Formats: sequence, C-alpha cells, structure tokens
Amino acid sequence: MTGSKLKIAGLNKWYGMRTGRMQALSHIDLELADNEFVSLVGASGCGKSTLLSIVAGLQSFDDGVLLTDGAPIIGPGLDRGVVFQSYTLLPWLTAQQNVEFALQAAGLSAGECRDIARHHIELVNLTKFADAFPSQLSGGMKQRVAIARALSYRPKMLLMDEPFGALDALTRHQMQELLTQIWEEHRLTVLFVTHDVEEAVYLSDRIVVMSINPGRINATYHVGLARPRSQSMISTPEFIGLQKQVLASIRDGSSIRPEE
Ligand SMILES: Nc1ncnc2c1ncn2[C@@H]1O[C@H](COP(=O)(O)OP(=O)(O)OP(=O)(O)O)[C@@H](O)[C@H]1O
Repeated sequence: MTGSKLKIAGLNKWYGMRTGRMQALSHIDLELADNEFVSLVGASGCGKSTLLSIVAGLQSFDDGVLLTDGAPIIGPGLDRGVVFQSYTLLPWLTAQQNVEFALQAAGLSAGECRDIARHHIELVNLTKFADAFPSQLSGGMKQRVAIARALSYRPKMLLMDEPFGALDALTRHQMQELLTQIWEEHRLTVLFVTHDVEEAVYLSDRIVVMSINPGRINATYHVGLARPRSQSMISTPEFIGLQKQVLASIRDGSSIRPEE
C-alpha cells in the first residue's frame, strides 16, 4: 500500500516484569489508508491497548517500523487525537474549558481557543451543556466532550480505545451514529479498539483480529457493507455472517499458544 496514513511493520513489544520479560506484541504488520476506519478486536490481554498507545506515542516499542505519513512516530502529537474509555476530563473545568485547555497546549490564542472549542462542542451536540462541569454530565455527554477535545486540534488520525465501552446500549448506538457522521464529514483515519464485534462490523472498513500470547494479528476482514450504514443492516444475513466469522476468529486466537 503506498501513501499509507499509518504503517506498522515487524513491530515487537516486551514488558519487563519482576518475573522476567513478557512479549505483548509479536511482529505486528498493519497499514491504514487515508480515511480508513479500522477496528482492533481480540481476547482480553492480546495487546490491543498496547498497540493503540504505541501508535499514540504514549508507549515505546522494542523494534520494528512505525510511521505516519512516512515519518517516524516518536511521541504524542497533535496529528493524532486519542479517546479512552475513561473520559479523562479535568473535573474542575467546564465542558467548554476542557476543550479550550487542550487547544491552549497547541499554542493558540485565547480567542481562537474559545471559538474552536465552541464549534466542536456544537459538533457533538452539547452547546446547552458547554458550561456544565463533568460531574453534571452523563457518561455519554462526557465522552462527547472527550471526542470534541480530541477533534478540536484537527488531527488526521483518531485513536479510540473502547470509547463507548462504559455506556448503556442506547447511548452507545447514539455515539456510534455521531462518530460515523463525524468520520464521514471530516474524513479521518480511525484506529478503534473494541470488545464489541457488532460495533466493529457496524463502524469499520476493516476488522483486525488479534490473538494472544504473544499478541499478533490473527486475521483481517474487509467489511463490504454499503455506506452510509444504518441500524437496519445489523439484522441482515451479510452482517450476521461477518459477525460470526469475526467471533470464531477471536475464539480461535484466544487460546494460549506454546512459545515458538
Ligand atoms: N504496563 C504494563 N506492564 C506489564 N505488562 C503489561 C502492561 N500493560 C499491559 N501489560 C500486559 O500486556 C498484555 C496486553 O495488554 P493490553 O492491555 O494491551 O491488552 P488488551 O488486548 O487491550 O486487553 P483488554 O481487552 O483486557 O483491555 C497483557 O498480558 C497485559 O497484562
């Protein structure tokens, strides 16, 4: 693939522990095209979060290649927005101020920060709650602020680690719709970690299944469903068939393998 937004090749990651070293990721090869939406799924402990945080520049890796737009990733950057399952908002700042705070770090003037933050709070339909503190917001609202914050500095890539994992089913569906709409309008490249296979099929262009011990890529599935997606697709044979294949692949990769 030429001109990929993200290129990972031969990447290995070990964690040092009191009992010795543990290989969390083994020979990961993965490329994301511009504007592609890719989900990472796999059994608990297969290294999804580790891989995402390495791409975010929040963790080191031992060897391999990690490039965005052809340049090495050497730390966190404003080209990559990150959203975690826990909302990570500053409790003493309002929704609007949480977004402004992130923009101040990007070196913008106070007026620019205010205007851009207001625009992104509006984008996630939270204008009425702009002056509310995190403690006054529901889980879905807090996650919308976190998404507004991640998008506010116009990243080219969005890295999301189980962003809707803590939400109830209805709010989760609403957030999936909102994310799809933002992704379609802003043409972002998204790397999305989830435990929910239905969510992965619904949102993604491609699903990457990881296996455990050590974490590797076990299988990749292209999602051929038309866009824009709608909730009515979830009950189609095509959707259900793919969901079953991905689940079987996760099951297949979740048993502990002997070290090679
Ligand atoms: N800081 C750390 N130090 C040592 N080991 C770690 C550390 N972080 C993760 N691990 C180990 O690395 C492996 C991969 O963890 P990781 O959190 O990336 O998996 P995951 O697929 O995201 O899991 P989950 O789906 O449960 O969130 C696990 O065995 C975990 O125990």
